[in-house]
Amino acid sequence: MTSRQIKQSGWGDKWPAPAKLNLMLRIVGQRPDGYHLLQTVFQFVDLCDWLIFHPVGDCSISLKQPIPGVAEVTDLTVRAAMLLKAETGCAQGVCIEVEKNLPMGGGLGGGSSDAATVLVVLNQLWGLQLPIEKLMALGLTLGADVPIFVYGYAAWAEGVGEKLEKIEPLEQWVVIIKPDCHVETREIFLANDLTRDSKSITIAEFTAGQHQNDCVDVVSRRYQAVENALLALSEFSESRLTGTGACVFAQFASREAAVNAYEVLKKSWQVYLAKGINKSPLLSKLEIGNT
Ligand SMILES: C[C@@](CO)(OP(=O)(O)O)[C@H](O)COP(=O)(O)OP(=O)(O)OC[C@H]1O[C@@H](n2ccc(N)nc2=O)[C@H](O)[C@@H]1O
Ligand SMILES: Nc1ncnc2c1ncn2[C@@H]1O[C@H](COP(=O)(O)OP(=O)(O)O)[C@@H](O)[C@H]1O
Repeated sequence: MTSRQIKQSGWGDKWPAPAKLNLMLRIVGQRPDGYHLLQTVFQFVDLCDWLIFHPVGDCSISLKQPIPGVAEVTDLTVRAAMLLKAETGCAQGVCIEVEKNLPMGGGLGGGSSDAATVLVVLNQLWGLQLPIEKLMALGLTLGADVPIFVYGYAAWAEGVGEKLEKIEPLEQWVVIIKPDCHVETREIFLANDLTRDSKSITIAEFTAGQHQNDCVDVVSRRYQAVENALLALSEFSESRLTGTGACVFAQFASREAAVNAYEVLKKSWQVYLAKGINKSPLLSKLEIGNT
């Protein structure tokens, strides 16, 4: 696979950083360093943060406006840009503007997606020509969810989420509830009552309807709002947790059914109506190389 080419220069453009859902998530083991071995299915949804890259006259990396509650040096977009510089010795700089739409700590992967968009777009704007595999490996050092957003296709994932196999789940309508709580991924993976020895399944078993998320019981026990949201959504369709939460979602075969659920639920919940997509909108804005 070669690096992907951008149609125009891309400076000043709005670049999408889409959300993802985990359509199922099984914990099948644990590495010696404590990280958990997963089987999961990633699919994107058409809800996005948007990033704009502004040229600067020096080698500085900055944010146009830091996200409230996230220090600039720890922001995943800044860390991604710094990582690219450290890896390549690039002497260019950038000012990154983030239009933040995705809820943080929601299991929608917003921070990871922002970081991936920085890696993919700056790789081109700075003329670095790193291959996608290298960008995915760099992304993995920022977070287990970053590689899927660099990869850009819905995938069956194993390892800690970095071994990816492209698959094509149905692109259904989705209703997502963001319960009024913030779930730290780390807290859930440290829980004593977390199932860590699920049996591995096949893609065919997932396709046949095996949608279990091994984190759901641990998260619901600790966060009443998540349990309530799962219950509220289950009135309309099978309700599931994405990642380690806090967001829960349900898929619908028709837009009408999804809108019906959305209209009812929005009276009591922070709720999103979205569409599942198997190709990241970030990729759709790029010309594809030899993929
Ligand atoms: C489990 C998933 C499924 O998508 O949960 P969500 O974050 O999306 O809810 C992700 O892979 C999460 O990825 P990400 O949010 O990038 O996690 P990281 O920053 O790499 O890790 C946060 C913490 O969670 C733990 N962790 C994370 C991933 C993993 N496979 N095993 C772990 O034990 C580690 O303790 C780590 O310190
Ligand atoms: N650009 C960013 N956007 C969102 N979160 C960020 C960003 N940079 C750092 N973070 C930190 O990463 C944490 C996880 O964010 P996020 O990826 O949105 O959640 P999740 O992994 O649950 O989907 C946030 O709580 C925040 O502290």
